[in-house]
Amino acid sequence: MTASLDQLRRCSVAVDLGAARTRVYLKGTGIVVDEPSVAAVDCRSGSLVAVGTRAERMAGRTPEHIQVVRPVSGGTVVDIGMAQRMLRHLMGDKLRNTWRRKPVLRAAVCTPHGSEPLAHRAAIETLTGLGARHVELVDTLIAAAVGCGLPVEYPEATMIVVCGAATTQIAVLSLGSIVAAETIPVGGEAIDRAVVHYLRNQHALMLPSQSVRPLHTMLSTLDDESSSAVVHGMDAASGLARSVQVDPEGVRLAIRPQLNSVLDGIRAVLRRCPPDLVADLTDRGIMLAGGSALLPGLDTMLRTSTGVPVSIPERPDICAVQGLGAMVEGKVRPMPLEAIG
Ligand SMILES: Nc1ncnc2c1ncn2[C@@H]1O[C@H](COP(=O)(O)OP(=O)(O)OP(=O)(O)O)[C@@H](O)[C@H]1O
Repeated sequence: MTASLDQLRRCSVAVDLGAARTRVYLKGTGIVVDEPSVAAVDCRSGSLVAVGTRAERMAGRTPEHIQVVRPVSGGTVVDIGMAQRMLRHLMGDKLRNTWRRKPVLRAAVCTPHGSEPLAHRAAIETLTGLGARHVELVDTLIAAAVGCGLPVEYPEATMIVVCGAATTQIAVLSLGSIVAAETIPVGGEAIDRAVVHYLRNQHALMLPSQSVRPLHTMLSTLDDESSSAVVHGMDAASGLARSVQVDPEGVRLAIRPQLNSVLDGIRAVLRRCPPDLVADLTDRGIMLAGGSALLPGLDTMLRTSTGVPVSIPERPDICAVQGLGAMVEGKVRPMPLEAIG
């Protein structure tokens, strides 16, 4: 499914439409959009009220006639019209200027590994609706591996785990191709939901969704296992504001099933690889990409459970669009596999 490097070099825009965030790379400029994949719509008139960060801040705080929607779900565009309107607003003048300079606009788009042809069609239609004449699809796993600086074109194994919002995609690559891969329907959203459920069940506390990430960060700074953190939320019964002492170990146990699913996915991919490639990974280890790679403790847990080194790049969240950007800029050299006989 991944387009050739020649086709990608002719693209001037690279887009990663994620379940949580939308990122756009313009050739010769760099990343010009990195915003939540969210739009707020006035249901009475059908007009857009806000997109990106502004729309995300409105979630859970809108009057009845304003609806906050997510046109991308699990890395797949589920509402093409809304995705086009959101992208048009997020890109603003940058889209108009690119289109003016390039009458035959070519775009490259990341698609989740193993996604259905219908999902590919939706990504292509979203971009063609914005004026792209050609749309090239690139497997997210390959884009992210390139964006992390992994030497994917060499005849040795590299393992990439892209921990997104809706899914975690895992692959072993060698010679520029995917040798074995797995996509599991567990990402940052499922981990956040597990924390919200834990607080509701254990403490009868309703936690605003935006408070989950600060909670992870706060709990990760507690070095003493017996210490606890104060969390503010709404009492599930009375509806009044309330604060509770949360045991970090309880939260860690609550998200353990989700982290174990990621671990099972890694083991399943390794089982499908030839022994030579698995041996390569003993030194090279696993590269974690995607926003959820920043979840405190995930790298340590994977290192301990697999026994191989685990690395996280400086900006794991933007690896896929950076990799796609490197491809459209022509910075990725193919390994020449020429016939010698
Ligand atoms: N510092 C952090 N700590 C923990 N989780 C984080 C952090 N930063 C981002 N995340 C999580 O990362 C997820 C978003 O990651 P990313 O931007 O890679 O998603 P996406 O590409 O939109 O998703 P998908 O690949 O599933 O379509 C969210 O669930 C968010 O909660």
